[in-house]
Amino acid sequence: MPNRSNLIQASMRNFASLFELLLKKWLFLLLLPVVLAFVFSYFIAVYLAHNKATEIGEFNLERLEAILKLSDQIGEYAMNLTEEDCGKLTEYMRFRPYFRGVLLFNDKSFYCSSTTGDLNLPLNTLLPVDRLKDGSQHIVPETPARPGVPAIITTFKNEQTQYGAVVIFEGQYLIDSFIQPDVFPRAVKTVVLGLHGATLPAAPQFSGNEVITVFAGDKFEVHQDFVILLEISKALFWHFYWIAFGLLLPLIFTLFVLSSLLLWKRNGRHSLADDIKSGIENQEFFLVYQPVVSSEDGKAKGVEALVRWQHPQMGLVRPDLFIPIAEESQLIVPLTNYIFERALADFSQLQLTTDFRIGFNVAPEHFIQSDIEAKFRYLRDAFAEIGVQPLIEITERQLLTVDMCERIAALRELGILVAIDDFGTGQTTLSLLQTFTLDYLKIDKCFIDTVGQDSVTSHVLDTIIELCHKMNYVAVAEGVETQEQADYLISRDVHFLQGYLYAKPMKLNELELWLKEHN
Ligand SMILES: Nc1nc2c(ncn2[C@@H]2O[C@@H]3COP(=O)(O)O[C@H]4[C@@H](O)[C@H](n5cnc6c(=O)[nH]c(N)nc65)O[C@@H]4COP(=O)(O)O[C@H]3[C@H]2O)c(=O)[nH]1
Repeated sequence: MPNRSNLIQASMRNFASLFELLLKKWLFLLLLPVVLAFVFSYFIAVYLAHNKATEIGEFNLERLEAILKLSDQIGEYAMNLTEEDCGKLTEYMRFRPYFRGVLLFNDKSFYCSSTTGDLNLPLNTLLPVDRLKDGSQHIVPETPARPGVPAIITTFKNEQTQYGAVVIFEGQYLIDSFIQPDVFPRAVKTVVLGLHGATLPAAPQFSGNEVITVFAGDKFEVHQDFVILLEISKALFWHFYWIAFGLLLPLIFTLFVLSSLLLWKRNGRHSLADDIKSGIENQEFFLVYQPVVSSEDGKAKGVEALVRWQHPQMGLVRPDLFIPIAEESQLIVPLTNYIFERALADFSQLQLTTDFRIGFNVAPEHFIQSDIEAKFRYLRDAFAEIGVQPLIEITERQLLTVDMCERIAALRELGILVAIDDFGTGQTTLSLLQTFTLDYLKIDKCFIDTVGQDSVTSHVLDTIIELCHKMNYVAVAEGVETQEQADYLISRDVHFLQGYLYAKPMKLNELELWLKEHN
């Protein structure tokens, strides 16, 4: 009969099941904002890093344009000098910081340098002669003043007299000023300036990060052919990534919670009980069957039907999680009725040996239904037609009232077999056995586990088996996992054995194969 400790245990079990199920149900809702924040942050960080690098590229192209415009003034001055004015050029170039110097040339050679004075260098020293055109700009790998150091040169030339000047701009200065080593996070790892296929530095070295290209194009008046390649630093990407993530996660999370609350409000409280109800309607529940073998010949004489729930969002849900909720929300009766029909449909497809038994776990609520006898009469006959005898398993932990015990006794009169499940784990055992007679006694796995152990509880198993024999119950051992357990139970005349040693619960098609192989 019910007592306080039973009630406390039952409610704790129900609470644990509800908590685990709710966690499973809402976990994906909690995970989704995190996943979305990760994905969106990536795209935002890529966009911002590109933008920042483009901004830097354009800024430096503008600077380049501004500096190169100065070379126009220098060229103009140099074009007005005669061959005798070389000394004046040196003086003029003394305070031009970005410029390496100016070379003057005639139709034969370079004859004057602003850094070294008079000289005589062949005209193709910097470039092939035909590229020394008025207004042309080039990147050259080195100049006579600084061998091995690249520069940008602008040519001024009078095409009639063939006199001209080459203004040399210090290219390395520009590249060094691009990188901004003191700025954190360093936005750009490598910068390369390109013009007509030549680059500065001459052999650029990238470290495998993303490289973007910024063209001077139409944005610049004069120097439209310049292009800048910028290798975006990883630090910049991650800088933007974590900022975006930090802002997005709470935002998406809040939106999720708000929209979930709105939906919840609009659709009414969609509880797990509603899920079970719609699960029955949508046939999301199915059965697996675990063989129960005879200790005499090792053949399966029946199966236990165990329900499974393929939930559309939560996936496969264990029965010990949803059965307590179904019991609490008055859904266990429709669920069990569905299980009976499902088993009937399943087994009508099989060819079985006579007297095959199917055990169903039946909750006490079933036994207060007014039409219970009619229902079981129908089940008895329907199963008899396919050569199966139904057996109801009532767990000893559940609380049975006197009324229920009377109903169960009436069912036995109809020929329905009755088993006490998980025997030994509840506290009503002996009084229950006195109250009504039954057919089977299923010894709980926790006692089977004591076989081979020298513990106090190992003697309890022997006592339960003895009790079965004395009261003429058929004894069934649950959860047999080892041969040692099986040998022990067989030696003590336990009639039936069930457990992973023989077979795990399986779907109908697997059971059919198993039976063909083992029976
Ligand atoms: N570790 C181990 N476990 C073994 C072994 N052999 C069998 N089992 C498991 O032990 C449980 C036996 O069922 P139960 O005692 O009726 O205990 C059942 C029963 O109380 C309830 N349940 C399952 N199906 C139904 C159903 O259709 N209706 C109702 N009312 N309850 C059900 O859920 C409980 C758990 O069911 P399952 O998860 O299917 O777990 C099953 C089965 O898979 C073994 O050798 N080792």
